[in-house]
Amino acid sequence: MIVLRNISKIFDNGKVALTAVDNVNLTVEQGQIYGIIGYSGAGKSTLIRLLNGLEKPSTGSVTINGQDISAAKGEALRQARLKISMVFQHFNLLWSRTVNENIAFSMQIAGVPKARIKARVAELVELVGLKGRENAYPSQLSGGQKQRVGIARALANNPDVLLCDEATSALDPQTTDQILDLLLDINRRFKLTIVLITHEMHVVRKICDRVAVMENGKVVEEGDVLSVFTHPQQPITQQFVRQVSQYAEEETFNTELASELEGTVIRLTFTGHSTHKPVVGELTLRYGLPFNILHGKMTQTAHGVFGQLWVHVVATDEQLNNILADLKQSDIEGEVIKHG
Ligand SMILES: Nc1ncnc2c1ncn2[C@@H]1O[C@H](COP(=O)(O)OP(=O)(O)OP(=O)(O)O)[C@@H](O)[C@H]1O
Repeated sequence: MIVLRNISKIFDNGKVALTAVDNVNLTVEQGQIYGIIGYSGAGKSTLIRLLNGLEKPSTGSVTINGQDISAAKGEALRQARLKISMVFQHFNLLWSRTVNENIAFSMQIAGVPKARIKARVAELVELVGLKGRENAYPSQLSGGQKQRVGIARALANNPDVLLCDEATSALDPQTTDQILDLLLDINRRFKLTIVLITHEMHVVRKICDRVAVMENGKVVEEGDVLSVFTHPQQPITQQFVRQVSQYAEEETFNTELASELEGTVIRLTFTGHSTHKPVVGELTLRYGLPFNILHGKMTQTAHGVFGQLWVHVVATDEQLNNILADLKQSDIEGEVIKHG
């Protein structure tokens, strides 16, 4: 478990003091994939450097599995940092070393015996899908393959925490998805805690369990991914949610069309298990009313689907109240957009 308590980082060059991280409190549970999203300058890189002990906080503490990283020094800090690995946006590979040698490097530094290194490298090459490319140099690899080496190298010393600093930002969309699938697979298989920083909501949607939104050094919103996607509170979070194209279609729903229709327009919001229910069919059967689907969209996350449907129905007030009560009972939010 990672606990950040009242963490601030102020860079002070004697003339100007800049608060890069401003009183952040976060808890990342063991085995979670935790996303930190924000635009450039929000303080994400500084926060991740505080997590791996590269920066000391101006105030507050960072505790990883009970150890206070922010207070650790010397050998204790070095040992703690062996258990916190990092994957970088630009891979940071050694260009004069092969795939195998890059993966072996951190184990050599840690003093792991040669035979153990050989076996572990072979295991990691297999895990990240680089079999057959063991003797290639980074310049002979695609971006996705380079990041696979970066991930294998980061896993070499069996870390407790994997930090990903914009790990997919230099990759095309298809390769991004493959690398995200690999990270999700590693997380699920080894229950490895992953903290990733990104400016792309697609990354959060695809693999994260929880997300924190950063703006001007502060965490302005935090929660599980499904709730943040379905009920983004802050304008910046709403902007990020709109980045994910399927969900952005909300704006294409023609509200004028709704005002021209007689009757009621209801927006249904589904999350997780409620998306599997044949709710419109059930309501049609129960009330004998034809429900007309006006618009709909579904988005997949690591925790299932969430989505919204706009339906039109001509119903009495009493029927409408009953319909809304039925929806609530099925864990579906029903919001009346227009009535009468
Ligand atoms: N070593 C430093 N000295 C002074 N200011 C710094 C230092 N590191 C970061 N900053 C400042 O802190 C603020 C947050 O920067 P940070 O790099 O953490 O943001 P970010 O969200 O990671 O953005 P980016 O994705 O562009 O790196 C910025 O205003 C930056 O200029």
